[in-house]
Amino acid sequence: MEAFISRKRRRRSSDTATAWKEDSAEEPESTDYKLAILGSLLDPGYSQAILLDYLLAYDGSVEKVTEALLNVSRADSPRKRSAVSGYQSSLSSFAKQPRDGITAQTAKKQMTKKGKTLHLYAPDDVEAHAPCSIIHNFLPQDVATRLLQELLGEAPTFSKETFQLFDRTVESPHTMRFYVDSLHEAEERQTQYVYNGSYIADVVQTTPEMLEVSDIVSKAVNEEIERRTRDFQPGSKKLKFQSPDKWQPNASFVNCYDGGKESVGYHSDQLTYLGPRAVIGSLSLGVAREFRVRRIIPATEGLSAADTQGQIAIHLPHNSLLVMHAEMQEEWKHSVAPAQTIEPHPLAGNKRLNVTYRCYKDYLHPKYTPKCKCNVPAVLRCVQKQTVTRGRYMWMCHSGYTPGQTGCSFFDWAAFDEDGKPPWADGFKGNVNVPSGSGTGT
Ligand SMILES: O=C(O)CCC(=O)C(=O)O
Ligand SMILES: [Fe+2]
Repeated sequence: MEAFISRKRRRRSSDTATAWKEDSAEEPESTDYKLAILGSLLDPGYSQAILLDYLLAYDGSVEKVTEALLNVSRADSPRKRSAVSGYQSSLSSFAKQPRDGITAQTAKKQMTKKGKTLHLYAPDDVEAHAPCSIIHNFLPQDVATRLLQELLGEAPTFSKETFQLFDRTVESPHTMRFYVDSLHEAEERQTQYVYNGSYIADVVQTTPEMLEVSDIVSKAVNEEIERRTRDFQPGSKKLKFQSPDKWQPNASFVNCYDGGKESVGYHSDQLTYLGPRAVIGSLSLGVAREFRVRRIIPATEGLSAADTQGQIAIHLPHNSLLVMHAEMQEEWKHSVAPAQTIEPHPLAGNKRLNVTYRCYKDYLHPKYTPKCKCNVPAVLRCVQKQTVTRGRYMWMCHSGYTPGQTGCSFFDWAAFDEDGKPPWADGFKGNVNVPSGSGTGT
């Protein structure tokens, strides 16, 4: 998990105001105060970490968190629903063939409803409702078992990530570790790459089984990208800013969820090193859990996503590969929800291990990217909510993610060409990260 959104108040210059509005919900009360209110309103079984996750997902609104969690309790009561054994929603019978200009996904958008969770199991349903593909029984059984055993051996070395939420420093309620394929990279990453505002001291080399599986994942992800583009993109064209190059993983975050309470809140992954329109190959092993996704709705529509649409829960069984396609990080948020009950896995017990294979771009090495006034490489973000600037990329001070740091107000619109390359990359074709309707420019 790379990026949690910090809601710190920052001073803005007029140039930055429009872009910043996506994070500008007023927060007059402290997080402690909100947690205290939630604690008094809700079932005492919800831990602080879970309540914080929900606050993050619902833009700090106590009212919406209360509503969401009361809905969860109602849905789970009196029969507690298992995260893995919910009803089967096979929606294939509703599937429409893509028509000109209308993708299969937009044709079926109305299937998600306000305040509801749509549970999806079948690959056809998943790809029709979200920018994701899922492949079940992905690896040969013996390979999956070897990788799971190797990762179970690694898991005790994982740690919880610390991040900033409003004025509080919190830990993500699961453990993780960052792996890179080359030893040289591992060394560089500890001193040069910033994640959530800090240099990661604990970067290690990809393990042998992970490396073997990386080739299998790479082949499958490239096939899925091709299929997604052909069958779901208008005119079968890749997205603006999406790289046309072969997807070649060279790093991964490995996550461990030990028991149903461990989770990760709604977030988008940080684009700083992945670049625009990133694709991620996410392999699940061990206990089956729910991966939840929801579309980001522009703020100017006056309603949060939770008001206008429901969320989608994708069932992730052992040995499944989920491909998060290029629409995902800019336009959707994802999470792994806490589960009331889980079905132990014969090898992993209560643990779910997840490898998110990623393709870090050479040309986004921090030696090339802009530095903020704190003299630290800036983070790359995309405007997700503000309608006028939605979809534009910007470089910003990293410090919103750093516990204890208030940071500078550094902001600069990023320049990227249609393939997501910055000006310093070979073959740069000209900046197209400009307001919609204008030609090439700034
Ligand atoms: O555990 C998962 O399936 C997702 C993890 C995740 O979102 C991340 O590593 O960024
Ligand atoms: Fe993520």
